[in-house]
Amino acid sequence: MSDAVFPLRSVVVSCQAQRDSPLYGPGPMALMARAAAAGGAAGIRANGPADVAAISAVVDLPILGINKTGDRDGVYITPTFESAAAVVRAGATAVALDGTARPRPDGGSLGELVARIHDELGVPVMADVDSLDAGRYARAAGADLVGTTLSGYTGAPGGDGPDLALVRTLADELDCPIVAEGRFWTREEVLAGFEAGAHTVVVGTAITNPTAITRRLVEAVR
Ligand SMILES: CC(=O)N[C@H](C=O)[C@@H](O)[C@H](O)[C@H](O)COP(=O)(O)O
Repeated sequence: MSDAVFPLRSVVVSCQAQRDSPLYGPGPMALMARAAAAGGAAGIRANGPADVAAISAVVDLPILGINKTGDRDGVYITPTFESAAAVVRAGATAVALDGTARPRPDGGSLGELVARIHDELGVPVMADVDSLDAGRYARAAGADLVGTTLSGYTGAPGGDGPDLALVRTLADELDCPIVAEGRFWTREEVLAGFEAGAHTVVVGTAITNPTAITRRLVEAVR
């Protein structure tokens, strides 16, 4: 199953809110997704069956579903087959999951999980990785797309901006579409992501998290 999911040089908007956000919940996330669609987003990344269902009811775009569960120190992005099935049943047209070699909560292998998603759910899989080694591992495990989502979140914190070096090395080495994701804030960074070889750039916080946007500006003038 080799499916790019999104057009070449497309921008996908991640519509996610944490429990402590006033925007937490399917209603606000569906509005965010509609706003992103109106602005030309090529797709939506969304978390959990409730948000995915609400978004798929109002937006006619591919939805990259994730299902964050469990301990943030370990594998938490769509860690199991059941978590993937729940977002596909809710309307996700592709699934993103932790594609690193870290131990999975159910003890299963990434290859088995990707194969089951392909065979039983019939959707493409994006592997969220943190390094070139993890990208190689995830591609060998059958991932259709590989993204830089976890760079800076599994060990030493990432800097302020995106990991363009990882985008470049993944694009040079892997024979699948590369998704540049994580800490993209500006037009220049998005363009640099495509110049580094990204097929798609996913932008979340800079578009859909007004608290973080406000904090960034307020802290800049302190
Ligand atoms: C590390 C992790 O759990 N990342 C999550 C993955 O879905 C989201 O919290 C991010 O918002 C998303 O990747 C988009 O990135 P940014 O919000 O930086 O544009």
